[in-house]
Amino acid sequence: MSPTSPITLRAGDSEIIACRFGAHLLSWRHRGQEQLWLSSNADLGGQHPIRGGVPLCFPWFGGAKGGPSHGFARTSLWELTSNDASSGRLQFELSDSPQTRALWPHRFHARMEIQCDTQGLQLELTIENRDNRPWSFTGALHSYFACEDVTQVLLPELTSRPFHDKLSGQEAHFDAGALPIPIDAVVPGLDRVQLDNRIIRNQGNDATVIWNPGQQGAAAMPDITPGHWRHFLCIESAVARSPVTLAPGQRHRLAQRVLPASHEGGH
Ligand SMILES: O=P(O)(O)OC[C@H]1O[C@@H](O)[C@H](O)[C@@H](O)[C@@H]1O
Repeated sequence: MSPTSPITLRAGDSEIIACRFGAHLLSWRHRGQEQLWLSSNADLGGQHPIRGGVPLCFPWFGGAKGGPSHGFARTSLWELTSNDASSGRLQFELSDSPQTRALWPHRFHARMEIQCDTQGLQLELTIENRDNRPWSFTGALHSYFACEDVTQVLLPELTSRPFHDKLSGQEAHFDAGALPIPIDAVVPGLDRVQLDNRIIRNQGNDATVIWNPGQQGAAAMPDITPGHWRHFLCIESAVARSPVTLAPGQRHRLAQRVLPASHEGGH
């Protein structure tokens, strides 16, 4: 079995496909319709990050001097510890190893739970400090959501909201109307966003990161097929503003729930 061999689970009207490399969710079909975007040019060789689906960023979000972008969780081989069709749940676990300690000198345990049911999708990344002194981390559930044309996407919750614009390095505010593309926005808080007919709820995050590289940015990324940048928007449940510090034995849970709008019940 290769690190990226697909693990498929069906529950109710959902189907998920994941792999042990990165505990990466590659596909989520709800009522027959794909909800995530996976690049047709994604590198599935089990060595490099996979473009699309839901990469996990840990123990840091973004770049780090001398370390891989977005940490090592997305390029580590996780253990599959539960695959339960009756509950629609996959669980993967990862602990520190000589390789991880060479990049980040701390003992940890991470558990990724991916659950689909008739209502939608639940993603939960639980990080535990297994060291004898405190340490800090940042991270994200870096979900790539499929959309028809990102230049036409409207996210009403963003109107007038402040954000940190990573592209300009400035603080800014969103206008009403279509998103500015390219976009690399760290939006404080924001625990609910509606994208088309999906409600995305984030928990345990200090920001929601919204990212699409646009035409020029995507042209520099060999794992994005020309023109395909239009078909996704990353909406990430992230610890991206201030690190979370965990005392020995302490845990933090970073989550994202995605529900078709009809399931949310009145919101
Ligand atoms: O190409 P990567 O390492 O997967 O990162 C993609 C993007 O991920 C986003 O979360 C970051 O905010 C961007 O700055 C980054 O470019």
